[in-house]
Amino acid sequence: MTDSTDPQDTGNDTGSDAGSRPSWWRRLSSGLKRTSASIGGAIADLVTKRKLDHAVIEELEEALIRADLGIETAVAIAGKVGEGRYDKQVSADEVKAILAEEVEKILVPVAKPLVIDAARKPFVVLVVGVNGSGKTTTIGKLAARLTAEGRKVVLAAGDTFRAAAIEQLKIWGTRTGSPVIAGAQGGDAASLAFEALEAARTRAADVLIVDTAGRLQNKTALMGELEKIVRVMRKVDATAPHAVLLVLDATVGQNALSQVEVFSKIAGVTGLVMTKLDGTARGGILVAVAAKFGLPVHFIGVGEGVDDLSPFAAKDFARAVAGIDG
Ligand SMILES: Nc1nc2c(ncn2[C@@H]2O[C@H](COP(=O)(O)OP(=O)(O)OP(=O)(O)O)[C@@H](O)[C@H]2O)c(=O)[nH]1
Repeated sequence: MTDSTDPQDTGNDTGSDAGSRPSWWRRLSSGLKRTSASIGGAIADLVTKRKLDHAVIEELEEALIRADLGIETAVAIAGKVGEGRYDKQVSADEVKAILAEEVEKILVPVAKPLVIDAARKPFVVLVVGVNGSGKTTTIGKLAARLTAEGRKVVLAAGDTFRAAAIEQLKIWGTRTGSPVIAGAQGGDAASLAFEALEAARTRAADVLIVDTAGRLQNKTALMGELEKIVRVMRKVDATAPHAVLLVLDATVGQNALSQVEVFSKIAGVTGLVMTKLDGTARGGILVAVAAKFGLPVHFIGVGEGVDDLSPFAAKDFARAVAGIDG
């Protein structure tokens, strides 16, 4: 775990296209190594041995589907590779370049920074997602980034269901110098959120980040809890929350699609963060999510360290997925 944010990486560009910086690129490409190795390996195997034919295109499709890019996207990209190249020998680099280009086209419209509106004080960010998706860690990393940008951040331990979640948030609070408003385990998350918003106002905080529980097993209860949190916060600020971030764990693959569907319905998600892209060969799921929902992707998590929350940059991500260097 690193204790300081990379100065290279913490300008006033929260979520902006900050991708060309070398340190950022290194973290991204090494984080996505498992995904790119799986896709790149398949591409090399396919095209170095034979000329392009139907069978090669089909196998390429399968490799892309295995990396969770989604069937439609996989078929479209493999089709693009085939265009005008049948019966020709193509290089792995050529295929990777086409892959990167096509993936970038899908990602460009969703690569949007998280804009903190300074007119909202505090700007309230509600963070939702299933347990274990990386919510608390993401909140910590985000607090570090915002604090490094000179913003005053307050954290609310709204996941009152698990004592460990409250403790974990407190640790991030200490690490980032952000006050944490927390209650007892099992307490009412909505009243905690209310208190936190009042406290954040009193402290003249710029941003309040609210953690929530994510027990999808009981959708009705979860919906009730999230709705109550929003209703109660609106008593303090009728415009809150100003952003609702859904944290998705890339390692769950296709399951991420149903999580986006459910949370969009119950929580009015305004943007996504995809975590654990470093721990999976299925990083293509981000492309499938982008193609299906078109929701803004603000950040990606490529490790557990404080620096491992990267603003989402379409071109860099596409090149990293395709395994293109630099
Ligand atoms: N490798 C890797 N691990 C991550 C990333 N983000 C979070 N994690 C790890 O994933 C685990 C779960 O993260 P949490 O932040 O506790 O997830 P949560 O959604 O808050 O889970 P609950 O506290 O159970 O609600 C932790 O061990 C984190 O360190 C990431 O981008 N990469």
